[in-house]
Amino acid sequence: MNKYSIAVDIGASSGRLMLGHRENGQLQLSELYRFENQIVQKGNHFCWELDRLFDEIKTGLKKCRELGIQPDSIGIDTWAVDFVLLDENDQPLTEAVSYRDPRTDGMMEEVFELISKERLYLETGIQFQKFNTIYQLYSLKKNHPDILAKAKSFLMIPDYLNFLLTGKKSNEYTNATSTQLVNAFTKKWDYELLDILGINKDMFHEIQMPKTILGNLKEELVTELGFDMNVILPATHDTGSAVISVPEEESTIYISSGTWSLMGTENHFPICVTKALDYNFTNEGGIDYRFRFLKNIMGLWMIQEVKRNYNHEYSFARLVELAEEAGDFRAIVNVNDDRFLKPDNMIQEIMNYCIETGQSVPSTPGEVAKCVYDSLAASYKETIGEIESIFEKSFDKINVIGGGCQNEMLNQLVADVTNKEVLAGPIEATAIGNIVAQLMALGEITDLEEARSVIKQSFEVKKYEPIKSVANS
Ligand SMILES: Nc1ncnc2c1ncn2[C@@H]1O[C@H](COP(=O)(O)OP(=O)(O)O)[C@@H](O)[C@H]1O
Ligand SMILES: C[C@H](O)[C@H](O)[C@@H](O)C(=O)COP(=O)(O)O
Ligand SMILES: [Mg+2]
Repeated sequence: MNKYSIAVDIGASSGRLMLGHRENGQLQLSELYRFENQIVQKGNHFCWELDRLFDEIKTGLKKCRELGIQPDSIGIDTWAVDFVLLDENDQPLTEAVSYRDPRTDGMMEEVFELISKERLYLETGIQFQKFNTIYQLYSLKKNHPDILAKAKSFLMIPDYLNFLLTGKKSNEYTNATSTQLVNAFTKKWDYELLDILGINKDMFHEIQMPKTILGNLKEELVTELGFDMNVILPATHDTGSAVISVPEEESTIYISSGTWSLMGTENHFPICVTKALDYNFTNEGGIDYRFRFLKNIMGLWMIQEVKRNYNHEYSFARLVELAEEAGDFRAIVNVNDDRFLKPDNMIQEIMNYCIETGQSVPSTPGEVAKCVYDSLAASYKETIGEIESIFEKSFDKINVIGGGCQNEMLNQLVADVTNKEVLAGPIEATAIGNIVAQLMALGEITDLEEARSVIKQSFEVKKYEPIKSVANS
């Protein structure tokens, strides 16, 4: 009897429940439910709507009953770094503040006064993003010590949603590594680092690996939904699940293309060399203790904000068409400049950058979109050069996965500017990686090698060969 697993994949812009099972050697995937995700202002902070997101998960699960499906398991993955602190009564002490909130401004530099950047990187192998959990917690310690003093449990976003499902508290490994508080070599919480920061180490839970069966649904949920099922830990960091869907090949690089563009390779060991530090690459934990050696690139967040600035008058597909029609307009911004992390108006910020750098200034939706896509492609090209310099080898393929792989113009642009073959797909790589981790836990798939083989046989991947040389971007 086939086992049916549900992946809950919640990225920064959208969430979806995907139903998957293995049949005739292939992975059959269907969408149960899709919903929007967004950051909202709550008081003085940018926050996530966790109560609404949990309600959306339950709405999606109720579709199973309508379809007469009895799923065997569920696994939740979301964006990284963000968390909830529970008090002694297991109640959240604050809203779930988003990594785009300015509360961490300046915190990284203050932490460096307690522990050097070099030592932090050597011990954790994690990139320096000002929104990392370590800086969020340090901001709380500095500005709201009373809140931190009451914290009895630290749960990252998927951990918290699992807690709402099962009543069990745990910290899953791949997402825990994104905190910059896990030692890359012991793969445990770095208690020495927590002591240096003066952060209560007792609130952290034992780190658990993907494929762990956490438990079953709480009784009240079984009553509400009409069924029970296993709650399994996939790689709960969405990018960790996405990378599972990429065939591990020595000569391939991936771009997990969604709100962020996460670009890198898969390794069996952390790479914490000076060049990796200088280029700000990270060694996030992967399934089976592998490592995701990657860099955060601002990603399609920029076009999401452009779309919002135009009051959603243009679809993503239409913005691509308008970019293609923008002809020879060309201006390149440094997409990784902090100014683009959460500007009041992305279009204005892009225009200001172009004015300040003496470039043509985009004025139409097509020119703005083309500037974003050309700039992302330029950043991808720069990043590949950095990776090849660190590995001292050439990579000949780029796997673009996630929602962004639907952007055929960008896929071709990346092939042209990098002069490498681009393989686009699967779109729902994150959900697929989530599901195969569950099927491995349930014994339906033996190991990661078999999982990747099944994925390769199940989903279309579109090829883009370099066609034209693009002006040096
Ligand atoms: N039809 C499309 N054409 C071009 N780009 C698209 C299309 N549909 C989605 N996208 C791109 O995919 C992105 C969302 O990718 P997704 O992986 O769902 O994001 P996340 O997981 O971060 O919420 C959008 O920001 C958009 O740029
Ligand atoms: C803030 C983190 O870097 C971010 O969550 C990133 O790791 C990630 O996973 C983004 O996933 P999206 O699906 O939101 O692009
Ligand atoms: Mg995503």
